[in-house]
Amino acid sequence: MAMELSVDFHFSSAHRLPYYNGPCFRLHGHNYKLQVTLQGLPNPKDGMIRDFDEIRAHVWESVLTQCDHHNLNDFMDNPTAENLIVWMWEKLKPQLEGLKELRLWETPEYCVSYREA
Ligand SMILES: Nc1nc2c(c(=O)[nH]1)N=C([C@H](O)[C@H](O)COP(=O)(O)OP(=O)(O)OP(=O)(O)O)CN2
Ligand SMILES: [Zn+2]
Repeated sequence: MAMELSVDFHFSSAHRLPYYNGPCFRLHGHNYKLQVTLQGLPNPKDGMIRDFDEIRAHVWESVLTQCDHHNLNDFMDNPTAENLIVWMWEKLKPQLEGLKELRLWETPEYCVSYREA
């Protein structure tokens, strides 16, 4: 049996894309959505893969506090959705057992995914 669990997050950040030929070259902002998916089996004792609240607290502390209501260019040269999701994966993967996939929406229409190869 395989099971997956997902938690969704919302955060707001400013950024500019310094190598982009268009309006995104200028400072602007997005209301991002992040979806974190873990794979595992429910623990027979408590019936959970992992406590949703525990995951929420961990993701906020590890990555989102640094992003939310901040300028992403303060800690990343070129904060495209692709670069941001890799940065998040590298921070979360060593600590979040069972991490299977991240999905990041920059706008409701534009999404990138990153998962275990
Ligand atoms: N592959 C990628 N393409 C683009 C990225 C990216 O990260 N990866 N990023 C951008 C810009 O950040 C841009 O701001 C994206 O939003 P935009 O096209 O401006 O759409 P909005 O909804 O924010 O604005 P509208 O007013 O609706 O146009 C571009 N491409
Ligand atoms: Zn943008």
